[in-house]
Amino acid sequence: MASDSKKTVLITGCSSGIGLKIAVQLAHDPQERYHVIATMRDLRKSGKLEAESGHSLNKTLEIKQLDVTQEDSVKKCLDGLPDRKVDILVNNAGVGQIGPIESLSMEDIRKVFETNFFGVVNLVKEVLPGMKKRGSGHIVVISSVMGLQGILFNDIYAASKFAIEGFCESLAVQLLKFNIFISLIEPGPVNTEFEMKLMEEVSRSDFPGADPETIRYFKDIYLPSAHEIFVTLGQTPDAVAKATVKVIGMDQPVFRHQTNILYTPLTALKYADNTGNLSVRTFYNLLFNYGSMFHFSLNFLRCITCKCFRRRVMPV
Ligand SMILES: NC(=O)C1=CN([C@@H]2O[C@H](COP(=O)(O)OP(=O)(O)OC[C@H]3O[C@@H](n4cnc5c(N)ncnc54)[C@H](OP(=O)(O)O)[C@@H]3O)[C@@H](O)[C@H]2O)C=CC1
Ligand SMILES: CC1=C(/C=C/C(C)=C/C=C/C(C)=C/C=O)C(C)(C)CCC1
Repeated sequence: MASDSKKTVLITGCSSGIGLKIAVQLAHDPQERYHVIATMRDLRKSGKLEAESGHSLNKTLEIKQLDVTQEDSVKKCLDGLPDRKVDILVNNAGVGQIGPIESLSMEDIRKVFETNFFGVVNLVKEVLPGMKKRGSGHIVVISSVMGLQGILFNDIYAASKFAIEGFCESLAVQLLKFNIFISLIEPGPVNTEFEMKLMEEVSRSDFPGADPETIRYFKDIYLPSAHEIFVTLGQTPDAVAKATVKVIGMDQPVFRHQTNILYTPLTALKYADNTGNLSVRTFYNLLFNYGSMFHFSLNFLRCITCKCFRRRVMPV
């Protein structure tokens, strides 16, 4: 049970990946600062979290049902908490989507927004009244580098993350008046079930409505390059969870945090040229013109941002 000295943290999407790791790390906090409500939409998938939470299960971590797209499910979960009290909300639940938009149904496109955007809005609306009354709170959103920089064939997913960034950026200013903080965590590629789920969907589709040239760009050029990005730059969910837990522990939490310094030069391009041409053309060239340079570019990125290089240019 939650004791008064502990902060109650509600996390969405804890059946796998980043959400599961955040739940476990917070529940195992050496200073025992947190009581974790780890939620998932399908409780039949709780086995992995139960196994990883070990001795903290039903002590500093409880598992509850919550589907972010279902208002009833969100309300029921919150109504089950003492005084509906949530000190820290971690919006982690999310779905990806890739492919030529001509071949995606409007129903599937809307589903991405239902989870990644309206799901967060749903939770935030429910916890805000309590946070405002208590004059404290922290809302964390697992956004993405794609909330800052679009990537071809991720049009809808990137739009859903841009939408949540705009929502949070607007709300954060008002909420400071109530001593409530918002933090956007912006990972690059992370090696979770996320990529595998996308590849499964791709393998089931024959891309109805898309022309052969677009399908070729997607299958023969985008997919292998994107996979390579996951292999070379991908982080572990544990690393992203660790960065998130650090932000949760801050007295004055930062508004934005990119977890992958190897990816940061790519998100910086649009701020270096406000016509937007630098970022659009760089991504175009990386993918379509400098195919053979692509591996070199990845290694170059690693080189300019890795610790050994930093030590050489900024000796301590
Ligand atoms: N992996 C990556 O490369 C990156 C991921 N992210 C973001 O990180 C977050 C976590 O993804 P990640 O751990 O990688 O992927 P996973 O697929 O491993 O985890 C996604 C989680 O979200 C849950 N979920 C999906 N829909 C709902 C819903 N309607 N209600 C409640 N839970 C739901 C899934 O549950 P279920 O098992 O039932 O499907 C699962 O627990 C997402 O928001 C994603 O956009 C950001 C940057 C990069
Ligand atoms: C960087 C880069 C690429 C791919 C990036 C990818 C695939 C990023 C994935 C990010 C994820 C999965 C975020 C999740 O929220 C391309 C277009 C292959 C080529 C140009 C450089």
